Amino acid sequence: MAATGNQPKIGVIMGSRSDWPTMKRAAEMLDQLSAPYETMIVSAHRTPKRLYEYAQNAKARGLKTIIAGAGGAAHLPGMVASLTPLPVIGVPIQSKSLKGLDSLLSIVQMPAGVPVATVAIGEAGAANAGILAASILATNDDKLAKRLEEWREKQTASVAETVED
Ligand SMILES: Nc1c(C(=O)O)ncn1[C@@H]1O[C@H](COP(=O)(O)O)[C@@H](O)[C@H]1O
Repeated sequence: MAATGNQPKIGVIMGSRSDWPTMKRAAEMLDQLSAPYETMIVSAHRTPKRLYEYAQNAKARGLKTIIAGAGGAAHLPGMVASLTPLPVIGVPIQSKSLKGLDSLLSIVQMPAGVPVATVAIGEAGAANAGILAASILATNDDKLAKRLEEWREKQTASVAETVED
């Protein structure tokens, strides 16, 4: 498990190490916003005991939200959501055979009562998951809210520059 300096408030988990090139976009966003997070490989299929332990202890360990990325038969985000009261953001990893449509549908089509906030397939989705998790934390953290606001202003300015070129 990797963690930033402060007590982690966001869990960034994924079904396999092979998901990291996508999930690192979420981590990079959290780094930019100085939002404390941890990362871990957890799989509903391959490490079910670790999944139960992680999801059931997440709130007591001080996490406030969980970003879960998985590809193919992507059961991880939904299973985590079933085991914790924390908000869960699901990131569909782009799979080789079905380009991530399988991941998207298996994450987004949750039954009523067990929500997973699902973002877009792949790296853009992972980046947005980072921003979304930071926004959730920022509802209770004015300094983070300020950093988010500044980040948005910078993004707007850089887009405006591109248009003027
Ligand atoms: N969808 C899941 C789960 C799960 O949902 O528990 N565990 C692993 N996986 C996914 O399997 C894909 C292939 O994994 P490998 O590259 O390790 O074979 C990954 O995208 C992973 O998220």
